[in-house]
Amino acid sequence: MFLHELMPVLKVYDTENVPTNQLISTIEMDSRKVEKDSLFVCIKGFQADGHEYVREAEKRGACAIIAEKEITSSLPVIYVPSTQKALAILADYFYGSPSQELTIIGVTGTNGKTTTTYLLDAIFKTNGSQTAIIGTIDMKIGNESYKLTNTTPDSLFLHKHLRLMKRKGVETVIMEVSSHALHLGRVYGIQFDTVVFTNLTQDHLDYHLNMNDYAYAKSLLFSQLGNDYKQNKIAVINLDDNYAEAMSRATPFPVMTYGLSDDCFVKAQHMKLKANQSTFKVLTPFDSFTVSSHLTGRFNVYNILAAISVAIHHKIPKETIIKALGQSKGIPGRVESVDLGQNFNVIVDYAHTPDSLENVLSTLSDLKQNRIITVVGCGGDRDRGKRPKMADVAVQYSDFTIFTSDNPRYEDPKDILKDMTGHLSLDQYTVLINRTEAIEKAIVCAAKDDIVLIAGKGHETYQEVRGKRHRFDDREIARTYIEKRMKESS
Ligand SMILES: CC(=O)N[C@H]1[C@@H](OP(=O)(O)OP(=O)(O)OC[C@H]2O[C@@H](n3ccc(=O)[nH]c3=O)[C@H](O)[C@@H]2O)O[C@H](CO)[C@@H](O)[C@@H]1O[C@H](C)C(=O)N[C@@H](C)C(=O)N[C@H](CCC(=O)O)C(=O)O
Ligand SMILES: Nc1ncnc2c1ncn2[C@@H]1O[C@H](COP(=O)(O)OP(=O)(O)OP(=O)(O)O)[C@@H](O)[C@H]1O
Ligand SMILES: N[C@H](CCC[C@H](N)C(=O)O)C(=O)O
Ligand SMILES: [Mg+2]
Repeated sequence: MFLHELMPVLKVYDTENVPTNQLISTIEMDSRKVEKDSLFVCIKGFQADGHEYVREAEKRGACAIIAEKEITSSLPVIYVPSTQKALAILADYFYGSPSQELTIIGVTGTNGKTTTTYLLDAIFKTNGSQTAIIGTIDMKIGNESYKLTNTTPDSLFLHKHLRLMKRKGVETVIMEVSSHALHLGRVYGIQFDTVVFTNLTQDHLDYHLNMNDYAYAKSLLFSQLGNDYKQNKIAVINLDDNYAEAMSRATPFPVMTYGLSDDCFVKAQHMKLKANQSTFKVLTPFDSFTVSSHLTGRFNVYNILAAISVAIHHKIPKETIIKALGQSKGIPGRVESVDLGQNFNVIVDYAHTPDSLENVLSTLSDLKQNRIITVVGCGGDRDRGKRPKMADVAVQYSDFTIFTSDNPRYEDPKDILKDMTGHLSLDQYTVLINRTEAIEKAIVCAAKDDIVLIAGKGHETYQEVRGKRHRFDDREIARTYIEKRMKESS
């Protein structure tokens, strides 16, 4: 592709210094990846500023620079108002607008995104579609899994990989869309077919100014749905959530609502929620059918309804939906049971917000036959306001709580734990900074039929301390101590 070709795409009309015969090999936003004839886009980030790496890009063979701030360079420099936006526009064009050729479903909300995308993946696969997932756990293209740094990667990565997915025969892409991604324009230019809103409760107030600002970021998925390329676009919205109206108002496209209240288009009735099985009747104005899933709890009924609503819109037969939900196994790190045949229950779950912790703990409370022992911490360099709230929820529902570390990052874990527990009375909990010791203690203390909930890290396989990720997997540690206890008692 010629550099010159990209100018009208960027709406740059002053092209005097842009050579007409310059071919572009790649587009890069990281100077360390620049190769001969790359077009380097300078992004101002939170740690570094791409404008300061122009020299390195030149040395590595870049052919031109896109900048939003005055820079000096021997190469042609094309100035744009926002390099972030320019990157998304360029990446989309460079890779031939792959999102127009794929069915793309975007799921946003504070909690339930990963779960809903996994359910949708199961439904679309059962319907015979080749699928891909992009999200917190990984990126999956068919049966291949790739680790990602972010739940929603940057626009360059996205457009590039959407093209790769198309080449590999993928038809449907189901992706989580985080509020950070929306705010930073990572999904700008992606042509979604269906967008989903799960819910909005407190999280990420280290990044967003307040709940309104956070909600506004989420609403961008709904307002940016508008364009002419695709037919039958729709927003699927949880009507029972306080922010449902804000999301509905943001989109010019039709809205399909779901939830438990009467006004919902897709709703659930006659719920029977057991430890390993949720069964309920799905009602729409035109149909009704019963579904069963291995996912536990009322909050998962919402995730299932979200997935069913999308499937109905995409004209997937109800028999296929029923089959896919019935067959789909649990999701890694989401209410995942660690079961070695011990006489108490150990559950690993990714609840890392007050609302998700409350949802999972109230579900476990309904199911409990004896005590609940909770192990939980809060991430460092993240929303401090959620710390005391998560601690309150933990002690409210648990007979015994052990507060511990969860990715302290650059904070002192003691400070995080102080934020969590400063207001609590001492007999409600204990603190063990070392997460392995906390898990060990919970397992040693567990009596017959107790439930040990290990919350916050779910599928994560690391503990992040001062920029380093040390191997750590709640499920592995739990297994080690359950085995030890079983050996000792046999
Ligand atoms: C706060 C935030 O979102 N940061 C993201 C951002 O990093 P950054 O701004 O620090 O980047 P930077 O290091 O300052 O670099 C700026 C620019 O200089 C360039 N550079 C840098 C160094 C160099 O030698 N040469 C060079 O060209 C970089 O390539 C980049 O283009 O851009 C990076 C690349 O896209 C992201 O990986 C990174 O996510 C970090 C890891 C992160 O932790 N993000 C979290 C907050 C996040 O986004 N989370 C949401 C999920 C939330 C949820 O669902 O709960 C997510 O979608 O992952
Ligand atoms: N619909 C829901 N409402 C409230 N809590 C939920 C819901 N679904 C899942 N949870 C809880 O939130 C945790 C995270 O769920 P999930 O991974 O599906 O959410 P997510 O939105 O992808 O989270 P993240 O923002 O970290 O990517 C689960 O382990 C469970 O405890
Ligand atoms: N996507 C979330 C994950 C939090 C997981 C928890 N284990 C933590 O590290 O806080 C975030 O970055 O805030
Ligand atoms: Mg997720």
